[in-house]
Amino acid sequence: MSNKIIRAEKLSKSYKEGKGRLSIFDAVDFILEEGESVAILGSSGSGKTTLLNLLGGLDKPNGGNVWVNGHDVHALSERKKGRVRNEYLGFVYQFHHLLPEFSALENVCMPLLIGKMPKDQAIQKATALLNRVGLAERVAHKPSELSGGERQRVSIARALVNDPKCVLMDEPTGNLDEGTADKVQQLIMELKDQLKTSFVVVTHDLTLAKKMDRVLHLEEKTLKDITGL
Ligand SMILES: Nc1ncnc2c1ncn2[C@@H]1O[C@H](COP(=O)(O)OP(=O)(O)OP(=O)(O)O)[C@@H](O)[C@H]1O
Repeated sequence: MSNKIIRAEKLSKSYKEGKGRLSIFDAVDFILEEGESVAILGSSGSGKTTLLNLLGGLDKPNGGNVWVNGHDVHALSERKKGRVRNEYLGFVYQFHHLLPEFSALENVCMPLLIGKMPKDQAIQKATALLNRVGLAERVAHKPSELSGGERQRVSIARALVNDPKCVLMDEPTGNLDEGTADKVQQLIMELKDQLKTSFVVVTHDLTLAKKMDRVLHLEEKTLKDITGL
């Protein structure tokens, strides 16, 4: 039987604008199966980041529901929602969001320590993952001592360290030069092929999008499947 990692039904989101409301999207449905990868494309301002934040439980919809591995996330208390996020999801952002005062290793260890893993085990696991993303020589570097591509590799390692069911990526290559973006893209594809993790990738990068199992386009307030176009 198929296992739906994320299921969203009739999602709508609007923001207050003057006396009225600005509707971003309306009645959006979305399903992500275990192991599946999906790209979300759309013009600037179409609502891609907003949608990703709703799917990841980081922002609340005005209508509709999101289930993450069967948990109705927006019905949960903030504490339980945090637990569901930490257990099932990993996040990668355009601007890495690494903690500046901590080393690469400490940044990757953080989700494990929050999940109460003993420190020596956390270090072992985070080190193995940093090796896997090609950063064995950089574990002690702080984010400011890493290149843009290296910082994004650390973010990817941090997102994967809890063995999430799904990684949500918002423009993972958006802030990188072409050559570095290609290398990070290659890493994402390797991980996609090797792991059972699902991926949702918001991107403007058509090459990256086309490598995903499905390509969705956010337009006119709805999601259209444009896989293969
Ligand atoms: N907190 C907010 N309050 C009001 N409007 C907002 C807020 N956050 C986003 N918006 C508006 O919602 C729309 C969608 O924003 P969003 O960041 O989701 O777009 P996007 O498709 O990810 O854009 P880009 O590709 O440029 O990153 C934009 O018009 C934006 O101005």
